[in-house]
Amino acid sequence: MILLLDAGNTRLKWGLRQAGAWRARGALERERIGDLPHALRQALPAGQGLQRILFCNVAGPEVAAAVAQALVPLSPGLENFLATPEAAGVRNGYARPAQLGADRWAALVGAWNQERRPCLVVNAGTALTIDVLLEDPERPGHGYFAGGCILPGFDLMRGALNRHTAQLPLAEGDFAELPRSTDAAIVSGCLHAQAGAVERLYRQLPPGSPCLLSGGGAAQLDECLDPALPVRRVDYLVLEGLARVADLPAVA
Ligand SMILES: Nc1ncnc2c1ncn2[C@@H]1O[C@H](COP(=O)(O)OP(=O)(O)O)[C@@H](O)[C@H]1O
Ligand SMILES: CC(C)(COP(=O)(O)O)[C@@H](O)C(=O)NCCC(=O)O
Ligand SMILES: [K+]
Repeated sequence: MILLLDAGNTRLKWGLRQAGAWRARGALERERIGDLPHALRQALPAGQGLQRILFCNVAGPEVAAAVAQALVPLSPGLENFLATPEAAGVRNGYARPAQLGADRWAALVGAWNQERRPCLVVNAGTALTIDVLLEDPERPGHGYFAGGCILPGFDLMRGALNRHTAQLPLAEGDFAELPRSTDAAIVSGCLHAQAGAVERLYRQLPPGSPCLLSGGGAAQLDECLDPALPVRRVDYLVLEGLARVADLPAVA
C-alpha cells in the first residue's frame, strides 16, 4: 500500500493506493492532522502496512513536522514531492521550475496523464490557481506547463474585505449575476473575480479544451462559470498526479 499526501494551506488530503487503484481517500483540517493515523488504520485492510509515502506540502515546516510526527507509528519515511523541470511526461515552463508550488505541479502531472491534450487546470483552494497546460511543441505527445496565475481563494477574498473595512461583514449567501444586497455583492464579487480569471486564462487554450476543476471551492465556483466552458470536476487532482509519479518505475 502506498500513501499519497497533499498538504494544502487549509486541509491535508490523503489517499491510499494499491495495484494502481484507490483503496481510500479523505481530507483533514490542518488542526486535525493528529487524527491521520486513526483515519489510515480504519482504511487499511487488517495486517497491511505502508510501503511508501509520497508527501506534497505547500503548507510549511510546521505542517510537515505535524505530519511526520503523526506518522511515526506507521511510517516507512516520507519522500517529499517537489516541482522539477520535467516529470511523468510534462515539462515545467516556469522560469525557475523549483519555485512552482508542488501541489500545482502534481495537479498538472495528473491532468496531462488523464487528458493527454491541452487543458486548463484550476484548483480552488486557499488560493485559486489557474494553470495552462499545452502539448509540448518540442515533444509531441508530451505536456508543457506554459504558465498560470495565483489569486486569493474565495475565503481569503471575502475575509480580506471583512478585515480591512468598517462596514463589510464576513459575507454569506448565494452568487447573483447582479447582486442587490451587501452580502450578495461581496459573495458575487469574489466569485465573479474568480470565474472571470478562469474564463480569461481559458483563452490561452485551443477552443473546446477541457477545464479541470478541483479543490474545496470547486462546486461553488463551478456554479457561476460560463456554462459554455467544458468543465470537468476532478476530486483530488493533486493526489491523482502523485499517484502517477508513485506508479512510475524508479529511475536507476
Ligand atoms: N463548502 C464550501 N463552499 C465554498 N468554498 C469552500 C467550501 N469548503 C471549502 N471551501 C473553500 O475551499 C478552501 C479549502 O479547499 P482545499 O482544496 O482543501 O484547500 P487547500 O488545498 O488550500 O488546503 C477553503 O479555503 C474555501 O475557500
Ligand atoms: C499557490 C499556492 C499557495 C496554492 O496553495 P493552496 O491553495 O493549495 O493551499 C501554492 O501552490 C504555493 O505556495 N505555490 C508556490 C508559488 C508558486 O506556485 O509560484
Ligand atoms: K490551490
